[in-house]
Amino acid sequence: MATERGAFRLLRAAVRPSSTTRPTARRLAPSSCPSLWSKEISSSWQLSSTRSSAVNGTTSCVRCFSTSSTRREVKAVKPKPPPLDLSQYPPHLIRNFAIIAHIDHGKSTLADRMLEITGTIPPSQAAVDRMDEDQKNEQVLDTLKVERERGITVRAQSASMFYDHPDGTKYLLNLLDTPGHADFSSELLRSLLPSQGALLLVDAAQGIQAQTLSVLDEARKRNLTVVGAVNKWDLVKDDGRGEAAVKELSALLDCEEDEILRVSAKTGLGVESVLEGVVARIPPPPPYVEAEKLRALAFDSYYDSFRGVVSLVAVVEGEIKKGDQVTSTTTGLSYPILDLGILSPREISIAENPVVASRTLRKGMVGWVVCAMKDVKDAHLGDTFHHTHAPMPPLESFEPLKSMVFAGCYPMEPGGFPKLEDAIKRLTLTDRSVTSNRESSSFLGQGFRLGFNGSLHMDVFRQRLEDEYAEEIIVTRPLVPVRIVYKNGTEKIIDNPDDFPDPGEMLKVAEILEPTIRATIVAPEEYTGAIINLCTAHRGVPLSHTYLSTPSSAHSAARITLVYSLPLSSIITNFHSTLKSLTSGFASFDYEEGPYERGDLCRMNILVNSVKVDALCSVLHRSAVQKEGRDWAKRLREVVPRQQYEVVIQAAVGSSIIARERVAPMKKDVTARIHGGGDISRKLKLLAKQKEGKKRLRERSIGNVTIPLKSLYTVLGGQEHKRKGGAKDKDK
Ligand SMILES: Nc1nc2c(ncn2[C@@H]2O[C@H](COP(=O)(O)OP(=O)(O)OP(=O)(O)O)[C@@H](O)[C@H]2O)c(=O)[nH]1
Repeated sequence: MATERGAFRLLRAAVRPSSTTRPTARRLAPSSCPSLWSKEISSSWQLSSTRSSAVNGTTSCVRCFSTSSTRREVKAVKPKPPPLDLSQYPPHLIRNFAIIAHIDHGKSTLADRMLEITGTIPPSQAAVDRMDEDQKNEQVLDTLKVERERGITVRAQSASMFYDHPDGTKYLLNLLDTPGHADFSSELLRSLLPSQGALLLVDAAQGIQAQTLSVLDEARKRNLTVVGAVNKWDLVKDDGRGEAAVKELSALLDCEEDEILRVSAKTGLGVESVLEGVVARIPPPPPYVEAEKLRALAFDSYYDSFRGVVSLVAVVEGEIKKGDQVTSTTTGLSYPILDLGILSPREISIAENPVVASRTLRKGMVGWVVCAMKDVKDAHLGDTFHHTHAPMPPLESFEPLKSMVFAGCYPMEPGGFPKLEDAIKRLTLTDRSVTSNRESSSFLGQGFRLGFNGSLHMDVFRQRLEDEYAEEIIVTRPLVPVRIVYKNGTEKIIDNPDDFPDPGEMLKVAEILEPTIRATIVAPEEYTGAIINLCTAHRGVPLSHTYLSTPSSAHSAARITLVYSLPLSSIITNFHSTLKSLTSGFASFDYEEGPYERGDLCRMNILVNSVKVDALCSVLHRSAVQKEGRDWAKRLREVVPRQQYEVVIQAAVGSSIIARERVAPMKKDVTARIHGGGDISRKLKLLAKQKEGKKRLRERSIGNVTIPLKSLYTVLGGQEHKRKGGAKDKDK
């Protein structure tokens, strides 16, 4: 690659116009194209000299957008306008595929490169000048503020692109970029619905990680064809780690090493071969059948204040056009299609667009429809639409994941509830995996109890909510759903610590069950001991211990896969960050839902001057109560302002106090008025009077301690969350 870079620099110098002569169009020799690291690109090399010379006399390669010109000149090269005659694309010329991988293995970056190479989006500066290592990628499909700030994909996004294969055939590729984190796996599941295949990426430097295994598992469950690719090839160069990753991945996919693609999404190396691989190896949707009845699968939706609900659909059978009357199989409601089109990656309407030759979305295509659906509650993920006059059974869908982490959400500002309610309604539309129910707290007033798929999901939603709501919000301590089985056979699921049975009611309880997870940890072998200790400390039960790989070169260590059963409640706070720090960041962690297991749980109350602060109560395992109690009492003492009277903070389980902290009262020097040689009995009298006054004050203050909401916000991690918001969220 070093020689190629050198060649590129020489090339740039050779074609750079002199200051005295006017630049002229110049053909680059194929071997000069900087992206010729892959043979595939070399064979399909072509120049847009006519187009570029018309602009400013420079040359550029239409496939990789590398150029001999300066940055300013190249910006003027326009992307190809997408050909919008959709009738050219029967199912055999369509490929629907998802990009799946462990977090941060480069899915969004690869999606960017594919969109650039196919001319769907203009080249980003990084693509124009691939030699600039520090150029930032655009992450075009990561559109949310929170995604850009944290550098993670939160929402799956789709984009259609038109690909000119080197053999001259044009293909319509529908790409779905998925999130890597387990907390957003419902996004992954819905992205797999319209796909016939998946591109599985693995970071060349890291190899297979825990989520590589789990996303592959999901793809296999849906019988998708999986194409393996090792990304970030530029990072490994010739040090053997890349080939080790190829070996691992080929063993995992049970294929030849030659079938694994070598890619660098950052530099563009091998991206053309990925497009060719997708076309060659991922099967097309089933062929078109004459007079087939419509079945369209809704796999996503968002709300537009003018048009109502916009649904993303995969046309599985038949075709759909403007004016059609369709019926939802879930609600039975019928709607006229008002507008429809494709996402490329922005909406392009095909209903009335003069540059569009065909007006229908046909079998195998993925696009959006607006169908006069005004109520967001009617938009269901996995819904099937059929023509109202031709009823059809629903298509196979997916089970949405259950909420596993619950927390209360309250406005900081008094009277902020209606605004918060509105913001939650709007956000839950784009994130269907969040559940919300009204609740009220004696301390915080009216609010909501929200359910999430995990703690990162909760953190991300909180940040999106604060952006949307434009105010700070208080989010209470997370709780996993606890199942209470009573002696009379009845059961109750508890998602609020306040509903946990009191000691009196406990006599009627037969058992308390808590959710567990099946955690998979992948790490270099040397960290095995540390990981086992960590899991044991979190009440883990080992399930399996296998070798993922043996060392294949001086640069790759043997790696192990540990599978543990862990109580969900023990991993929602700091398990992942501790795992990362114990293993110097080398371990990766993923989990799936496990069964409910018996747990010795109890409710810990936090009392301030004997009054329960419901926002701080939690349900914990009895072994963790002492430590947690002391911790929370201390944290609260730091933020409760000193008052005229003493404030006592206690952590209690039932009637037993497990931790106590005290905030000393403010002390006024009442003897100050008495000068140096004053009478001692007068001083004592004043002090006794002050003591009496404070006693009365304290008696009055019971149940009336003022804890500013800002202090609660801090103690519940609000500031921490703000600080974390700016950083990349790899550690979650
Ligand atoms: N050196 C190098 N860095 C890359 C490459 N591909 C991606 N990256 C970097 O890796 C980081 C993560 O890339 P993303 O594309 O956000 O990864 P992702 O898989 O979409 O991440 P999630 O969606 O959060 O799971 C970014 O900083 C990218 O710039 C590559 O080929 N080479």
